[in-house]
Amino acid sequence: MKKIADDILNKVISSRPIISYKGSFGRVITIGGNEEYGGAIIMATNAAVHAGAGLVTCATSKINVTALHAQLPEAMFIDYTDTTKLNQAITKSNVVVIGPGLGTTAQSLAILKTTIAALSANHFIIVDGSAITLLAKNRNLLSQLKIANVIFTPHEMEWQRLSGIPIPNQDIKSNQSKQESLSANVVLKKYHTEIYHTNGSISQLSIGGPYMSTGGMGDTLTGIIAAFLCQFKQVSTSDRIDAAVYIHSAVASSLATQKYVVLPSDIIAELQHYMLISQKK
Ligand SMILES: NC(=O)C1=CN([C@@H]2O[C@H](COP(=O)(O)OP(=O)(O)OC[C@H]3O[C@@H](n4cnc5c(N)ncnc54)[C@H](OP(=O)(O)O)[C@@H]3O)[C@@H](O)[C@H]2O)[C@@H](O)CC1
Ligand SMILES: Nc1ncnc2c1ncn2[C@@H]1O[C@H](COP(=O)(O)OP(=O)(O)O)[C@@H](O)[C@H]1O
Ligand SMILES: [Mg+2]
Repeated sequence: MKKIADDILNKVISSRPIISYKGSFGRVITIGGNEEYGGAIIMATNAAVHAGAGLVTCATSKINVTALHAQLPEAMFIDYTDTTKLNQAITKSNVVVIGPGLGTTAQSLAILKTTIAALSANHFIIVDGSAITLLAKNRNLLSQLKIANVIFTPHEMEWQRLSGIPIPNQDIKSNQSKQESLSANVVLKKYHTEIYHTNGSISQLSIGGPYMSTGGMGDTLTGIIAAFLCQFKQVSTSDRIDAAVYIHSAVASSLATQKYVVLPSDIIAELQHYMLISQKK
């Protein structure tokens, strides 16, 4: 298992080509945020915009649109129950994030099914939060998901649900064997997060800490991973994922020198500066 070192940022974050436009930096769609959990998808969307995705669309409950636009006019909105628009927006995107605040109702499941049916081999899909819980209960959908490049981002309980491995038994060998059967990358979030890549490598964080234990911290990570996947195509998928996971905790640990707890919104606000000072010279 490789410990992710600080030089991953310098390797992955490159200066932007002068001849470029917003489309050069990729299109992300974030899908989630029901009536109770609008904040989760707003944080994921905000993180994707601040981490540099060129165009970001948030597909969420209509109830969240004012809050979304009050915080983030840069994001586009679609009603996630509008199947036609959802399909079209997924088709145009490079990276799909599904799950933050999606919930686990029949409507949530219908949105997950529509999303999976719209995927192609060109897509990355980051499956988080409620979408992991839904897939654990609707395992027939797992094989359809495999058409795309999949990244699961479970916390330990979500991984227990999806993998069937109880938290105390989540050792490297069992985790990797389950990850291989899922044909997906798995970012197993915890103190010293482990990343199981489809190329067979395993990476581990050795930064981050309890100042990150606030609701929304994982939702924010999904947006950063999405932005890194759609921008930094000159490096491997595994390096892009490792760099995104690393910068999330690196920003948090840097802010923790001044703050007792670090909020997801604090990390989002610091990303632009941290990426600037970390980029390849
Ligand atoms: N502002 C918003 O809108 C926010 C919305 N959110 C959205 O809420 C949705 C549900 O996500 P969720 O993670 O909150 O709930 P769930 O999947 O039931 O897991 C919790 C259960 O697992 C257990 N547990 C054990 N180990 C654990 C571990 N390492 N990490 C975490 N939990 C662990 C834990 O144990 P306990 O705390 O009871 O000891 C509890 O029994 C999802 O869509 C998410 O995106 C949140 O992001 C918050 C901000
Ligand atoms: N004590 C801790 N040490 C290191 N990282 C932590 C700690 N507590 C939380 N985190 C990080 O915060 C994030 C929590 O993700 P998750 O539980 O999905 O949050 P949420 O669903 O509320 O957004 C993960 O990236 C996890 O690694
Ligand atoms: Mg989560």
